[in-house]
Amino acid sequence: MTLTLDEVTKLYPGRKTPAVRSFTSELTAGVYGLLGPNGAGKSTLMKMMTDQLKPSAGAVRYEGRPIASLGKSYRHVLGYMPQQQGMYADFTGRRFLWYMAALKGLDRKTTAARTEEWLQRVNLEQDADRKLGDYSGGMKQRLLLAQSLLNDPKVLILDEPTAGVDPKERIRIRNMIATLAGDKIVLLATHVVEDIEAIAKEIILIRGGEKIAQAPPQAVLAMAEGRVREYRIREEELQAFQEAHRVSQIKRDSGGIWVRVVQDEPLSGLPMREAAPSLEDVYLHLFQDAT
Ligand SMILES: Nc1ncnc2c1ncn2[C@@H]1O[C@H](COP(=O)(O)OP(=O)(O)OP(=O)(O)O)[C@@H](O)[C@H]1O
Repeated sequence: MTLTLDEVTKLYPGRKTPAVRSFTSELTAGVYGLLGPNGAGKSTLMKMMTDQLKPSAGAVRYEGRPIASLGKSYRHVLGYMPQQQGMYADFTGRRFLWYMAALKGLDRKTTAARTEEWLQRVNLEQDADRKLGDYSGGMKQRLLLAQSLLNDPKVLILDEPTAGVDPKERIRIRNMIATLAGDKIVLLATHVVEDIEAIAKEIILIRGGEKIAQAPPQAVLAMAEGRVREYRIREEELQAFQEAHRVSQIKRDSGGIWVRVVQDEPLSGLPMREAAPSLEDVYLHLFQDAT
C-alpha cells in the first residue's frame, strides 16, 4: 500500500509563489506527522491528497495510479477528518454518523454495524443520543475521527485532530490514532509537536511549501543535536535575555533560572549545560523565522 506525492506543486490563481512546491514523498502503512508553521502549505497539501484540489503540476498516486483518474474508487479507500466547523448542533452523535455514512454511500446494514462499532471505539456510546450542541470540543473531535473511519479507509488524512482539546483528551485521541493506524496510511497534520513525537513513524517537515525533511522522530531530533543549551541566569535578567534570544523553556529551581536556547553557537559568560533536543526545540530551530 503506497501513496506517492510526485513533484506536487500548487500555485493558486493570482499568487506569485506556489503554496506547495515540487513536493515529493512516499507514504506506506503507519502514522506520518506533517509539521510546519502557519501558511507552510499543510492544508493545501492535504486538499491535494484528498482529491479536493488539483495540483498545478505533478501528481498524487495511490498504488501507482494518479488519484485524479481513480476518482470514486479512491474516495472509497479514503478517510478525512477536517478541522471542526459548524457541526449540525441539532444532530445527535449517532445521527451525524448515519448522515456521514449516507454521504459516503454505505448501505444501511454496514452503516448500522460501523456506526455502533465506532461509537464504542471512540468512547461515545453513552453520549450517542445527545445533541452535538452539548458535546465538548474533545467529544466533537472523537466523533469527527469516527466519521472518517466509517468506510474502513486505507488512507486516513487527519487535519489537526487534537485542536482545542484538553491534555487528557489529547492523549486519549492520540492513543486512538496509534491503535487504529495498524494497516492504514495515516497522515496527521498538527502544530502540537508532542502528538507526533509520540506516535509518528516518520515526521514530514514543511516550510514555505517545500519539504525540508522526512525522517523518523529520532533522526528529526538529531537535527538540533549540539544546538540546545540551558543557561543559568538571575530573575532580573530574564526579560532582557528573552528579548535578545529565542528561549524555548524557562525552568526555575532553588538556585535561580535555567533558560533553554536553541542556537548554533553557545553564548559566553554564563553557566551553561548541554541539553538533549526535544521536537519543540527542532521546531523552533527550523521555523523560528517563520510566522
Ligand atoms: N484558496 C487560496 N487562494 C490563494 N492562496 C491561498 C489559498 N489557500 C491558501 N493560500 C495560501 O497558500 C499558502 C499555504 O496555505 P495553507 O493553508 O496550505 O497553509 P497551512 O500550513 O495549512 O497553514 P495553517 O497552519 O495556518 O492552516 C499561504 O500563503 C496561504 O495564504
